[in-house]
Amino acid sequence: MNYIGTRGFHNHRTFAGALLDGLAPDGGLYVPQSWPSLDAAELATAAKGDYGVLTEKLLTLFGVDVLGAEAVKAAAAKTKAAFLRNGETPLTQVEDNLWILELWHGPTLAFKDMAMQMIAPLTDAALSQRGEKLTLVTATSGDTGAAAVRAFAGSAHVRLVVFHPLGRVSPVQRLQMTTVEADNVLNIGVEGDFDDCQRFVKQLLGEASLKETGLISSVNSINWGRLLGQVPYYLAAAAASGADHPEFVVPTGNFGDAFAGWAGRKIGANVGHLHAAVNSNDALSQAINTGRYVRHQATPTASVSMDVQAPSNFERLVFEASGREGAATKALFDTFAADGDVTLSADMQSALKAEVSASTVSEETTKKTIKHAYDAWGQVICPHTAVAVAAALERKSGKPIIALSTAHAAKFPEFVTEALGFAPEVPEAIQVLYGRKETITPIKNDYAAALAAVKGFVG
Ligand SMILES: N[C@@H](CCOP(=O)(O)O)C(=O)O
Repeated sequence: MNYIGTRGFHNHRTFAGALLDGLAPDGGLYVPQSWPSLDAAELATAAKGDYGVLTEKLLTLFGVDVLGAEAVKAAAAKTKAAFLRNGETPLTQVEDNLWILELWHGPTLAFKDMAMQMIAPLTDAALSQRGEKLTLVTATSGDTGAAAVRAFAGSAHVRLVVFHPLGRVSPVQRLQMTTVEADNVLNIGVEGDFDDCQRFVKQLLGEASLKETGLISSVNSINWGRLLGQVPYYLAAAAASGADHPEFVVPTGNFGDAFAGWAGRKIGANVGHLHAAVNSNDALSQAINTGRYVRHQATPTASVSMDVQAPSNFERLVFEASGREGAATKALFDTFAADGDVTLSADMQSALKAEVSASTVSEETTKKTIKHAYDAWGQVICPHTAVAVAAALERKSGKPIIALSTAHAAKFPEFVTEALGFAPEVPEAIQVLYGRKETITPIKNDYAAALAAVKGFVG
């Protein structure tokens, strides 16, 4: 299994190459050269079994075994530890045909842990094969950065730079990143939004002067390795629900999680329709529903991690919906980068709609849904989860739906308290953060400043 790019890059990379590149050399995103498929019965059996074994099977299917069977096993064990709740698949049925999948039982209490815990040993294995060091540049609207810092702090082979939008992640998310004392981690606060941070990351990955200092990649979901770690839980959850091709409703920011579900469906697993639920930063749902993809500045919301207006993985979906046309995909995203406004062809729009649907959930509905989840089911959910649950309740008409719960409510205590009238219980992993010293390098919203900060760090 090798990888090609969404913008026409066809010099096949192995999984290790794609992992260490982050983005294809022409700025496209890596995708499998062709989608592997497994016998549906075989996939169903694997999905019902041990989560580690399921993950190993999927990683091998996507060519991760190029890093050796031991690395695959170690990575699968890490993701399994972040996934299980009391040793079980963390799926709760709250109503007939409605389940919530809790993906926040890992060390930073968000779904990003599953892939990040997995990608760290894989990165180590890839680097020791090549005997090189790596700089990882990563943008975050809160959860990715926290999970990346946790997974890579202290690594001997990796330097990690995390860009977050200043004042636009939750205080708990910020503390999870900035209180970690590790010489190999640099937290940069940008006077901008997440999309600015992600733009810097993409530009840095192509920066020739930086490549002279060594390998450079990213652990955002633009990196195929990151996204792959999010595929197994779709299969496991569908199997645990007992439903036939359940629909998944995914709270969506950078569209990586939803695309991971799409990938699960593509390989023939028991994964039904994919629905992306977004907050008022709804460029993605507007693109799919109206055919116009327009870049706006992100508006701060309670579901901060989804404050994304240029979702990177939309490019993977467009590539697939176009029939894997690299030139057409490149043209569309070049226009978007230049003008911030693209009108999709009618064919493209209907091809996208055949793959996923999307809807927007307001702040008011998000708050009401947090209250409803507690009153009706005794569930204390975070604002991101509430966006998904609201969309799921809207779509429910007798079909089985699994809504993804992406973070612990205590990462967003203010809004949850406003909604419920009491504060969510604070786990020990959060309590210990208060009072610790924070280190942040603030910069203006300026690429030259971002480059200078990274160069100053990597030397
Ligand atoms: N929601 C994210 C934004 C980055 O997403 P990623 O999946 O591409 O890493 C966050 O919490 O940082």
